Amino acid sequence: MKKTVHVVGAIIENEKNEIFCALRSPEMDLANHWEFPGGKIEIGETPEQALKREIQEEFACTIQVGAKVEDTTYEYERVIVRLETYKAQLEEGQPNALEHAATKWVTRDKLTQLNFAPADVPAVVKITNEAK
Ligand SMILES: Nc1nc2c([nH]c(=O)n2[C@H]2C[C@H](O)[C@@H](COP(=O)(O)OP(=O)(O)OP(=O)(O)O)O2)c(=O)[nH]1
Repeated sequence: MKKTVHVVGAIIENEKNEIFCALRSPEMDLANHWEFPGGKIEIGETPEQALKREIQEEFACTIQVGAKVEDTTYEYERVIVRLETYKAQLEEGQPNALEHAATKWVTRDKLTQLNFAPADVPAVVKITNEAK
């Protein structure tokens, strides 16, 4: 049976209404796909706590977590991912990619041009169509 992993992703928006996107590195699963940064929820954590921890670990900055955007389950070849995405804003510091291959701030109209991980697509569509 395939394992299901519960993952959270942050849709971080700046004051220019741009969204922070991160490119998974060649060493990661789903290499070379763009994502909303985050990771797996650990035992005893709320989704918000997991997101803050992951962003601190992977980008050395802190965020404030806002409203939930999407809750999507996607079956990959080897794993089932339940991805919950949340709106977020930077709190302290600027994101510094410690593990990702690249990062970009992208306006909503350009989001669909990036090769996002399949589990992210419903959130990408929702954010793209949202009034700014
Ligand atoms: N972080 C993140 N992972 C995503 C997204 N979309 C998506 O399908 N995934 C998948 C990729 C991975 O299979 C899984 C999350 O793994 P991860 O490698 O980011 O999690 P983690 O930091 O907790 O990893 P680790 O400690 O186990 O190495 O979810 C997304 O938008 N953000």
